[in-house]
Amino acid sequence: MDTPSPLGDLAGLAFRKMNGLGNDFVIIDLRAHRGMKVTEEAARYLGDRAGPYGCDQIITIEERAGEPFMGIWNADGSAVGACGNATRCVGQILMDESGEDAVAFMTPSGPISAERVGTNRVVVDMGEPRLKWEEIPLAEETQDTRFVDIKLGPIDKPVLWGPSAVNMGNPHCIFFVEDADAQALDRFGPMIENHPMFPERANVSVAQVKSKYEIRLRVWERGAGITQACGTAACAALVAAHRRRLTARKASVVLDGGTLAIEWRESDNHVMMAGPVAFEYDGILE
Ligand SMILES: N[C@@H](CCC[C@H](N)C(=O)O)C(=O)O
Repeated sequence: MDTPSPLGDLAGLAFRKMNGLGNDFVIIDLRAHRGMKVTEEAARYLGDRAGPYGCDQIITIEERAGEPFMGIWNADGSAVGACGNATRCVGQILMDESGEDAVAFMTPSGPISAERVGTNRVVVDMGEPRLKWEEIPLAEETQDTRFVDIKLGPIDKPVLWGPSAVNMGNPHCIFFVEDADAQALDRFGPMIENHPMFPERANVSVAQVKSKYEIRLRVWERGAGITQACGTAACAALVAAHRRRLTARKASVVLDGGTLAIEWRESDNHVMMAGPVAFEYDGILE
C-alpha cells in the first residue's frame, strides 16, 4: 500500500520558488483551489532542507472575501502573521498579473500595500509597529518595551541584556551589540526564541548601529533558524534603534543576504520597506 504524501491534497499543484535577499519561499497559488490548505505536516515537509524542496517559509496566495490573501508558515510548520520579504514577492506576482505598479492584499496580521519601484524592486507599506508589552506579546508587564528585562550569560556578568521588543505583525526581540558578526546567534537564538518572556516565541536579532543611517543586522527567525534576511526584523530593528535615539527614522539595514531600505514615517507611523525580489524556478509539488 502506498504511504500517503505529507503534502496531502497539495500534491500535483504548481509552486513557485522565490526569495528576498536569500530568505526563500515555496509559494503556492490556491486561488483556483478553494478549500485546500497547507497543513503543519505539509509545511514541515516543504521547509525541510534535507528533503526535495527546502525553504524558510511556505506562502499561499488565496482569495478571501474577494481579495487576495497571503498565508504564511515557517519551516517548522507554525503559522505566522507576517513576512516582509515574502510580501515583496507576492506583491510582485500580483502586480505582474494585473499589469499595475501597485497592489493591496490581506495578510494574517492585516492589510498590506506594495508598489513596484524598479525592475525586481518593491516597496511595501508594513503598517504600524505595535509597541505595547501586551501587543508584542510579553509575558510580563514592562514599563518600556525599549528595554526588556532579559539577561544572557552569568547573572553577575551578563553578556547581553535589555533587548528591545517590537511587533511588526510578528514578535521581535532585538539586542543592540557592538559587533553583530561576533555574536553566537546560533547558540542563544533558540534560547531567546523560547524564553518565557515571549509566550508566542520571538524572532531574535543582533543589531549593530554603524551610523545614524546604517544598521548591520543578523537574525535568528522563530521557526526557521538563522536566515539570510528577515524583512520584518529589519523593520523592527529600525523602529527599536530610533526609539533608543540611535538612528534616524530612515536607514539601510544590512543583512547577510543584502540590504533593505527602511523608513518609519513620522506622518502616519507606518514602516516602509524597500528591497529586491528574486525568481528561482517554477515546479509541481509531488
Ligand atoms: N522571513 C520573514 C519572517 C517570517 C516569519 C517569522 N519567522 C516569524 O515566525 O514571525 C520576514 O522577511 O519578515
